[in-house]
Amino acid sequence: MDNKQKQLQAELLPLRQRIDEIDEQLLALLNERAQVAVTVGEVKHSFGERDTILKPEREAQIIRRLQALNTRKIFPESSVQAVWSEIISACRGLERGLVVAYLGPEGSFSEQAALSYYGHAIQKMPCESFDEVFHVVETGRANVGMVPIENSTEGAVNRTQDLLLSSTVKVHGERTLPISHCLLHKTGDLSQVTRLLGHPQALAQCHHWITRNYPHLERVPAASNSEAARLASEDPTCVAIAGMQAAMLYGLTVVVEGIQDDANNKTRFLAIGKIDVLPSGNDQTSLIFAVPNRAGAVYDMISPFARHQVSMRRFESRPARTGQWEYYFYVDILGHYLDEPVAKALEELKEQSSFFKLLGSYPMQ
Ligand SMILES: O=C(O)C(=O)C[C@]1(C(=O)O)C=C[C@@H](O)C=C1
Repeated sequence: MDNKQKQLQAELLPLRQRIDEIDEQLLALLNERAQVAVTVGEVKHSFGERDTILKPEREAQIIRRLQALNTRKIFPESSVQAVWSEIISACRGLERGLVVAYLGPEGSFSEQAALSYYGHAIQKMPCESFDEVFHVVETGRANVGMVPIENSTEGAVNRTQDLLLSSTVKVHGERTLPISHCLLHKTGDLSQVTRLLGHPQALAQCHHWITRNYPHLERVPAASNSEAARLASEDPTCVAIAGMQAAMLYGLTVVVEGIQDDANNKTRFLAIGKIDVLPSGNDQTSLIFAVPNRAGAVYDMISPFARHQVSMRRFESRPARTGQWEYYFYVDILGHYLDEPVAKALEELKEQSSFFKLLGSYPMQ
């Protein structure tokens, strides 16, 4: 070690000792917190609340309160969310393990969304389709699930919308993830490649890039991006579109990074389950309704929102498949269904609609 190195080490030593002391205090406090969480679980259990360990409203309130308290902001606001999500996840896991279903295999964007929302102290249940995710949540094999609902480039995820309509599950949260796609190959030598694998959503999100750069490759839809990556790891005649996570997991070479047509490509995911969420103070409500087939019906339907000053965040339609040009409308509004203006607007809308389904109220991300 030269002199400069020795000086550096001498200056770092007390700072590192201080970090060690702080970490010890943090660890002791985390253990204390975990102990309290175990007691919370026992109290819930004694009240017969065994299946309702997850309280999204309480988790949102904890994180928002800490973000507001963090006025010094030396520790970044986004890290407060990331760190406390994991702390809460670990404590929740001590109360009761949470089985989380999502479209797999491992390495999918849905898995990333699930880990970001529920934290890492979960039991993962990767599924082969969105239908399976809904099915395992409905039948109780999984406690909760995470499904994509809309993408900033491609719009609504139709299958998820249809399943929300037909299933009994409710929505208890949301998570938006930036989606960056990569072109992946087993070795990086593309001389034998003839096919490009990807989930239809990913193929669509990268459509122009593929047309510009690899117009001759056959585009083959895969069940998921991570499944495309898995297949490409076994077949050098294929390239796959998937995320960096899948590339690492399946040992693939990243040929090009960030090939999505929109640099700000994002996907919004919904957390689904059987949980009723209480108001957290900053919530939104998702619902589906249909209107009778007559002039002005849609206008009449949404006028209660204007009357009660309820803001609409999202409005999508989906054919009702009656052959009559009828539609289901998927709407997100600000507020909780127990908030008075929202409750009144929903009551009026319900009276006039030919179909009405409340998917749930849940904290805004
Ligand atoms: O407050 C509760 O109900 C808890 O179970 C504790 C706790 C936490 O660790 O803070 C854990 C899980 C819940 O989703 C919310 C909060």
